[in-house]
Amino acid sequence: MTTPPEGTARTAVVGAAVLDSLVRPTRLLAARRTEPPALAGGWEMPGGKVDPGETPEQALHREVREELGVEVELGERLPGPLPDGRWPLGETFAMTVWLARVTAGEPAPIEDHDQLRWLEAHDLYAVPWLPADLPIIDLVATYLT
Ligand SMILES: Nc1nc2c([nH]c(=O)n2[C@H]2C[C@H](O)[C@@H](COP(=O)(O)OP(=O)(O)OP(=O)(O)O)O2)c(=O)[nH]1
Repeated sequence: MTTPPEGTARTAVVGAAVLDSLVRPTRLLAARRTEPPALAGGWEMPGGKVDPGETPEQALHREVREELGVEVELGERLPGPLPDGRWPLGETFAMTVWLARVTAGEPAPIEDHDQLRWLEAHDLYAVPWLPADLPIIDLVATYLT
C-alpha cells in the first residue's frame, strides 16, 4: 500500500482572508468563534469544511454567505507549506486560503461567530488568533500597507 502525499489525507477546510481591497489592502477581517468550547473565543478567518460534491471555491462562497451574509470575489490563493499548498490545522485538517474582497453586503456575525473586527497592520495581532492561523496571518501581514 502506498501512503498518500503529506496533506492530501487531511479533511479539507477553506478560509477567506477578507481584505478591504485586493489591489491595495490595508485591513483584514477577523472573526471570533463561538463553537466548539475548545475553540470559542479564538479568532479566525471565515470559512469551514468543504461539503461532499462542492469545489473548495463553492464551499468558501457558501461559508462566507452563511457566516457573514456577504458575497465575495476571490483573489489569489495564499500558498501554504504543505506539498499541495494548503495550511495545516493541527494533525487532521488542512486549509486552502484565498484572499477575498466583499462585493455585496456588510459583514455581520450571523453564524459561528459573535464578533468581527477589521484589523490594520499595526493591530493585526491584537486578537488571540487560533494558533494554526498565526503563520497565515504572518503572510497576510506582508500584503497590508
Ligand atoms: N473556518 C476556519 N477554521 C479554522 C481556522 N483556523 C483553524 O484552526 N480552523 C479549524 C477550526 C475547525 O476545527 C476547522 C474548521 O471547521 P469549522 O467548524 O469552521 O467548519 P464548519 O463551519 O464546516 O463546521 P461544521 O461542519 O463542523 O459545523 O478548522 C480558520 O481560520 N478558519
